[in-house]
Amino acid sequence: MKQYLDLLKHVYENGVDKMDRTGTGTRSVFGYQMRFNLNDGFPLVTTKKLHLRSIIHELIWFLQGDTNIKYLKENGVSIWDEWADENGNLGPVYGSQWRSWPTPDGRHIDQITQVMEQLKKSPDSRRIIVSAWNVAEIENMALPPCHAFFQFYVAPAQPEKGIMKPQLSCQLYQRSADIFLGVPFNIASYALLTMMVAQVCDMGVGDFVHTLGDAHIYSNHFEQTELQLSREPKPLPSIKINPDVKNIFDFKFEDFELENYEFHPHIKAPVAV
Ligand SMILES: Nc1nc(=O)c2c([nH]1)NC[C@@H]1CN(c3ccc(C(=O)N[C@@H](CCC(=O)O)C(=O)O)cc3)CN21
Ligand SMILES: O=c1ccn([C@H]2C[C@H](O)[C@@H](COP(=O)(O)O)O2)c(=O)[nH]1
Repeated sequence: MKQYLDLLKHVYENGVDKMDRTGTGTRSVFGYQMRFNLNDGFPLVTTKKLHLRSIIHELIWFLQGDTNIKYLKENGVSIWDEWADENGNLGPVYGSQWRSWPTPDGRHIDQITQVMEQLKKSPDSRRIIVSAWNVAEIENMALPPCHAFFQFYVAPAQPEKGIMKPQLSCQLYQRSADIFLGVPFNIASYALLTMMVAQVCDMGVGDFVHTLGDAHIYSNHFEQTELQLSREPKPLPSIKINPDVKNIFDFKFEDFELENYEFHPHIKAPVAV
């Protein structure tokens, strides 16, 4: 995960110190891009142990259109606890916008279903997009979306080069990026989503391109950052996905198996609320 360590080092060494909404203080840069070829292995940070469990459950939860933390709690995932109300609700966050974006005339648009249809019927389209940034509903969300907008791209098969299937790439625009805690989750989550969509569309995978707006390290993550930068990255793991799943909404936790994950010990860090 050289790309991630380069980002961490770049912001730590060149970022500007700035106050933020949570009152913690950050060091940040504006505008940064990483690229992960998903054929090189699964981009899971190795310089600290990451809980892929939480990441998989969160992604399944988004895809079900769920915005209440009950499912996450039942599966031992606590990453959204701080933002939920007394009933576990987060307002119309990711799941709601992905699966049921409300239109002015009272309908609801399932952006994920539309994207799956576009990929099958018009893979050359330049409009294969999901947006969570619903301006009219932001005030009702517990937190405005950070991973706000993503687009898919299909490169045709190139049999002469031994590439027998079209290759699916995905680019995400993330407006605000907590580099130490959130970004390793976001990379793994979108890499996995790209692999799942590719499987269902009978495609191979290309790149996950991760574009960041305000890319910051919280000031109470500086010590953890130094520790992480002192560690040597290990080879990337891989993920086996149950090949029988042919519908993007049918994936279950048990359909994923992480293989050959070598990692350094976990590094604890407080989350800024
Ligand atoms: N400040 C901040 N950073 C974030 O990354 C973030 C938010 N807020 N708010 C909404 C979601 C929640 N996310 C989170 C929240 C907590 C962890 C976290 O504490 N991670 C720990 C352990 C996670 C676990 O239990 O699996 C870690 O070491 O990665 C990660 C992502 C990502 N988002
Ligand atoms: O998936 C996520 C969700 C959230 N974050 C981080 C980025 C910021 O540190 C906070 C959100 O605060 P804002 O003031 O709304 O920007 O959460 C993330 O990195 N990844």
